[in-house]
Amino acid sequence: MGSNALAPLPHHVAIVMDGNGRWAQKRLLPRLAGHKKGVEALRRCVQLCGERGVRVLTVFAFSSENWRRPPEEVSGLMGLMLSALAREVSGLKAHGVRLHCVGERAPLAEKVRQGLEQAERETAGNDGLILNVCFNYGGRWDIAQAAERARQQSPHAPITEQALAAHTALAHVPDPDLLIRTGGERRISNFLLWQLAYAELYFSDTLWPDFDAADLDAALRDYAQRQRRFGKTGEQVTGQVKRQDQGQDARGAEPGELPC
Ligand SMILES: CC(C)=CCC/C(C)=C/CC/C(C)=C/COP(=O)(O)OP(=O)(O)O
Ligand SMILES: C=C(C)CCOP(=O)(O)OP(=O)(O)O
Ligand SMILES: [Mg+2]
Repeated sequence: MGSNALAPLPHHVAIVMDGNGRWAQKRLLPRLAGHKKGVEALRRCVQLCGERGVRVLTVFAFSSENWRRPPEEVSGLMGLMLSALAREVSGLKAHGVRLHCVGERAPLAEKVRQGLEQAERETAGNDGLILNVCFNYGGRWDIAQAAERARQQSPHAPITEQALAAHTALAHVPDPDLLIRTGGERRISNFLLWQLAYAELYFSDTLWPDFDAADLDAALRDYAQRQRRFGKTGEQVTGQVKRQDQGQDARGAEPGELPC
């Protein structure tokens, strides 16, 4: 297999869609114009991931900290979420995409909550790509709410890694294999703190509205070259790869699971 190969593919790709504001500012446009272009880039990326064979795509659309932005940008993003859901849901249905909105819902306006719930209901029967849109999401919120739910479910049981993981907001999917952040910054910004424990990290200087097939494929190619060791030695992993020739999984685990 040559160095251009996209295999092995990540089962689950997570993306911090950063750079919308700078994309707009470079064109002397309001920041919201960048977010609108960002919706188009997201539509393109969903389609590309489906075509490439990625099974789960998780995107960061609004962080717990983004409330600190100017009120007009916050309300613009809320309105954009609502209009994007209404406009995109038929396309998602047509492509078999199942949408999950992930994050703290209580602080959202009632109409936004209803929009999220309706889009989830309408795509619930789909069995293609799983699209998790993290909206009013923070990794610290996720860990805290998971611990609280674990405690409520079993007040006297210890909070183990397994018990906590079962209550995190992405418990319905394996952990991300690949995290892409666009826009040039090299940080996590409170995204998926629990779930990224063993993700491969990929940083792209492309601003999110410009993120296209070539950028995605570059990330997938880069991922395909990584050696994932999950704490083992390189020799152990290479040994497992040899056994794969005899029909076994290279890591001895499902994507996103720690091979214990
Ligand atoms: C709500 C919705 C439908 C989501 C899809 C559109 C989308 C891509 C939203 C991401 C919003 C966001 C805060 C991006 C970060 O770029 P930034 O504003 O931080 O850009 P900058 O770093 O260049 O300022
Ligand atoms: C992409 C989203 C939704 C949040 C992270 O980007 P930010 O632009 O908010 O991150 P920081 O620069 O503040 O770390
Ligand atoms: Mg930013």
